[in-house]
Amino acid sequence: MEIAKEAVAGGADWIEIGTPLIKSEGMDAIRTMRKAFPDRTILADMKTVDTGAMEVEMASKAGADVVIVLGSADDSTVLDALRSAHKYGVRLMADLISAPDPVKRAVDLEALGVDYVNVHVGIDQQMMGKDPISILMEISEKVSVQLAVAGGLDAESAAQAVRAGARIVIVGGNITRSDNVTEAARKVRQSVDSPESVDVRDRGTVDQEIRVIFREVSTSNISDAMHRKGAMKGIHPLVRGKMVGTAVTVQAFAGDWAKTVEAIDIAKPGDVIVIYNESKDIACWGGLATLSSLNKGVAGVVIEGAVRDIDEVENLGLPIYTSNTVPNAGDPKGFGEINAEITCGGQAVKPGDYIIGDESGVVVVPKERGYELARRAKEVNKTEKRLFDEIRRGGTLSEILELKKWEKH
Ligand SMILES: O=C(CO)[C@H](O)[C@H](O)COP(=O)(O)O
Repeated sequence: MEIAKEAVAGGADWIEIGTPLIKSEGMDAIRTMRKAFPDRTILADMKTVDTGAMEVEMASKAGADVVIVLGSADDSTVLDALRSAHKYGVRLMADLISAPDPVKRAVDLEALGVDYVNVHVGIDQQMMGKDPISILMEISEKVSVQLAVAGGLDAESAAQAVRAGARIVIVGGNITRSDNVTEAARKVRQSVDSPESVDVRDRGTVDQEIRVIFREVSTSNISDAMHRKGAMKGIHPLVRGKMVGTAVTVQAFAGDWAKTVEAIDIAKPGDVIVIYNESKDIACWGGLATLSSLNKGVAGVVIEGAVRDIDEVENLGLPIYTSNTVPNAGDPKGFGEINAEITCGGQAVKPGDYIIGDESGVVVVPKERGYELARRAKEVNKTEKRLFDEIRRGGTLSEILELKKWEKH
C-alpha cells in the first residue's frame, strides 16, 4: 500500500496487482487497492491460463478495471475471458510472456478481440538477457491494438518503449524496489511524457556490463542470488579493496612459487589470479609479485596458502585475499599448473570465472552464469535497499518481512 501511494505521488496512472501478490493475498489485494485508489486504473495480473470467464469474473467483482489473461492460453480461454469481461464491464489484456511466436500470437489476439496486448519479458527471462523492446518494435508494425510493455523497464527503456509504439508502460522492480519510489516513478513518468528527451546509454559489451553490476553489488548479494552458494571458506581480506575480475587459476605446490609468479605474465588487465597452494606455512606470494601484478593491471589476488611482505603489499594497495601470512618463501621449482580447474577456499574455480571480493570475503561465479547472476544479485541489492529504507522509517526486519507468517510449516 505504501509503495502504491508513493508511486501514485510520482505520477503512476495505473496500479498493477502483480501475480505474486494475488497468489499471496487473493482477491483481497484487488479489493484493498480499489478502495484506496478509487480514481486509478487497477490492473489485475491474473495470468489466467484456463477457466478464463471465472477468473475474469473474480477479478472484476473485486474491483479490477483491466484483467490479464495469458496470451498463450487456448483461444477458447481467451474468448470466454472476453465474454466475461464484456459482461462485467472490464477490459482484457493478453500477456505475451513466454509465447513461442509472440509476433504471430499478437496478430491472433488482436483478431480475437482483446483490448490490449502486453509485450512482456518475464523476470527470469530478463536475467538471461532478454528485453522486450525489439519484440515490441516488430509487433507494433503488425497490429493496431493498444500495446502495453513490461519486463525490467526503467526510465531509459520506458522512453524507448514509448518510441517503439507502447501506449502503456508497466514498471515493476525499478519502482517498487527503489529506495525512493516517488522519485523513481516520477522519472518514468517524465520519460513516458517526453520520450524524445531521454538519452539511451551504450552499455558496452556483456562482459563490461557484468563487471559494472558486480561492482555495484556486494558478495553477500551475490551469494544470496546463488541460493547461499559460491562463497570461499577461510579466505579473508588482507589488503582491503573491492575486487572484480575473471580468474587466472594456479595450482601450486608446497615450497614452489614459480607458477604463481608466471601466472602474472599470462594475466590480462582486469583478471584476478586465484591460487591454490598446498602449504599455508610457506609463502607463494609477496611484494615483488604484487608490484608485477600492478604493472599488468591485475584486479586482485586470491590465495589459499600464504602471503609474505605484508608491510609492502599493504603499501602497494592491490586487493589481496588469503588464508594465511608467514615470513618465509619457497623456491621457483616449476611444478604446478596455470589455468587448470582448481579448488580454492572450497570452491571449484575455472579460468574465466568471475571472482568478486569485498569486506565479507570472496565469491566465485561460474563464467557461464555471469550475466544471469549479476542481474539476480542486482535484484537482491535493490530489495535490500528497499528494506533498509523501510527499517529506517521504524520497525524491525522481522515485522517488515512478516517472518512469523512466512516461516516454513
Ligand atoms: O508480471 C510481472 C512478472 O511476471 C511483472 O509485474 C512485470 O514483469 C513488471 O515487473 P518488472 O519491471 O520488475 O519486470
